[in-house]
Amino acid sequence: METLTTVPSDPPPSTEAGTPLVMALPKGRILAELRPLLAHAGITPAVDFQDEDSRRLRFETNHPGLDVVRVRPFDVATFVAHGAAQIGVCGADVLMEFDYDQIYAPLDLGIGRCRVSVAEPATRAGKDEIAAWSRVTVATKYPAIAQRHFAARGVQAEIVHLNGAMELAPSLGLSRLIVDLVQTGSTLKANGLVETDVIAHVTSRLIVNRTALKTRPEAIGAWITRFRAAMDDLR
Ligand SMILES: Nc1ncnc2c1ncn2[C@@H]1O[C@H](COP(=O)(O)OP(=O)(O)OP(=O)(O)O)[C@@H](O)[C@H]1O
Ligand SMILES: O=P(O)(O)OC[C@H]1O[C@H](OP(=O)(O)OP(=O)(O)O)[C@H](O)[C@@H]1O
Repeated sequence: METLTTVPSDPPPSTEAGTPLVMALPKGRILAELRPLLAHAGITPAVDFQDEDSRRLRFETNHPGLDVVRVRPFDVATFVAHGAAQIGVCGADVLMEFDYDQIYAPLDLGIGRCRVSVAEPATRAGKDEIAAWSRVTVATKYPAIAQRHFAARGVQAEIVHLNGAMELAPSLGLSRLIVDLVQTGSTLKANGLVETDVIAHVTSRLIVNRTALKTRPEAIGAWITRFRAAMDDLR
């Protein structure tokens, strides 16, 4: 299966003036942290947006020119890169993984703070010099980030692609290492792993589609300004 990271240049109809802008927001933990920012930016989505059990995915807001859609965190970048949504909020981890050339990330929102790290079983930590190996198995949901990280050290990463519970992989013989998000470190600790290398520090970003920014600069620019002001308000 081919994954498009260079997206077609034709703007979809939703980037044309006159239709509401669509803002893609991630379900889950970022959305919880984002709520005060949305409120300070003056965005009030329809009532059932707050209900994560609601089966609706697209919601009107108090602004006739803005709708919000609630999608999986990894999919926010894909919706925005393809112009299906013109604005979004997304972790830098996801942006690094996909490296979409159609996404511009003008604002660091300072939420969703964590890091992408390499970890290994505490019992084996410090015993081997990974840079001396030619290949290593790595369980992760970030195959591109992991591959780039190890390739830069001359090591070929053989990726075991998981969508969660990476921490189980070393003890069950699925991989030697994992690459995953770490915040407090408690998940690693609870699973007998230690962080050995920080690949990148992560926060969430306001992202926009580059073509939409060219075709609707006032509307999108106004939302960037509002989010910046909302961050200043909350400081
Ligand atoms: N422990 C954490 N602390 C802070 N931020 C985190 C943490 N884990 C993830 N994040 C940030 O939140 C984003 C979404 O993570 P979350 O765990 O809510 O989604 P997910 O498990 O990838 O979603 P799903 O599998 O349901 O699609 C990540 O891309 C990252 O930027
Ligand atoms: O360092 P910590 O504070 O323990 O946080 C790290 C954990 O948070 C994320 O998982 P999440 O809780 O989102 O669950 P998931 O595996 O379903 O994505 C991440 O994948 C780690 O497992």
